[in-house]
Amino acid sequence: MLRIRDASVTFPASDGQDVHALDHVSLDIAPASIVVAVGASGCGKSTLLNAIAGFLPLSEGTITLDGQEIVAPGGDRGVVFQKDTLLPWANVLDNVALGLKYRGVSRGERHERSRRLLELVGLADFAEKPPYELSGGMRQRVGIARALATDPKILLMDEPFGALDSLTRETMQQLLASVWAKTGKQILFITHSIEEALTLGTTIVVMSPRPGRIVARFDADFVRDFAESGDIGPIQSHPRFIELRQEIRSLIHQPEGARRGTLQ
Ligand SMILES: Nc1ncnc2c1ncn2[C@@H]1O[C@H](COP(=O)(O)OP(=O)(O)OP(=O)(O)O)[C@@H](O)[C@H]1O
Repeated sequence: MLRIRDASVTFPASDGQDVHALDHVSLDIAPASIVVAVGASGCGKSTLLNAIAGFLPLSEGTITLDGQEIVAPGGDRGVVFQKDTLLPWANVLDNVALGLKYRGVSRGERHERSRRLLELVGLADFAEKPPYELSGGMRQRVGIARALATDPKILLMDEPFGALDSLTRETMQQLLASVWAKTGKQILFITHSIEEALTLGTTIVVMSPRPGRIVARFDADFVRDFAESGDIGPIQSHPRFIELRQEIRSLIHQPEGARRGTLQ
């Protein structure tokens, strides 16, 4: 279980007006859940993810993973960013195996594990290819396999499909739903897209900026059907999906004053 308690992050600004990127955020991410944070630009989504990853210290509050306080990056958290961070000179297999190499896992074992993960993300035939021969969607698949290689407790995904065209994005959403169903990983997923949030989240948290806060939470279950059927059409036309989409949209577009006190 990942527990975030009263987490605040303040960045000092050159004009003396500190930026409250996160303001007393509390959130639990339970095993096998997908928590999706959605909100307008600047509401602190990446700050939250970076703090969980251990890239950024909190100004106040705590984050613990299975009782251990997070103070630095670690192999118990796998991270995927919008822009892939693959090494151009290493082939796909070695890119996936990178984290295992740093942890001293033998060559034979890291290659075996990495091949299994490439199979999971549908890239078994591309193990020996250099990254520049892959499409954007394929590169993100490699990124997901790499993030899973150390068998992390939680996967942290910062707009991983944000730069992909809409068809590839849908395929990647399908892939993630099926990886989640097969591995049962807990996932924190960040997006600007309300549709993506509802399609993938078991919990959706809506964030607002200045200061960065969670203003509403919703439980959803569409991802289970999606993982099973792979068909996004019936899910996105479900009356409950449409209703929640409208509710979240109006929360995100509400003026700041009117938003106060909407937490559910
Ligand atoms: N290193 C930093 N120094 C100063 N201010 C920062 C820093 N990082 C983020 N901020 C500010 O903190 C606020 C939250 O930023 P953050 O990147 O977490 O938002 P976000 O919701 O992820 O935005 P986006 O959706 O555009 O990626 C913004 O006002 C941003 O300008």
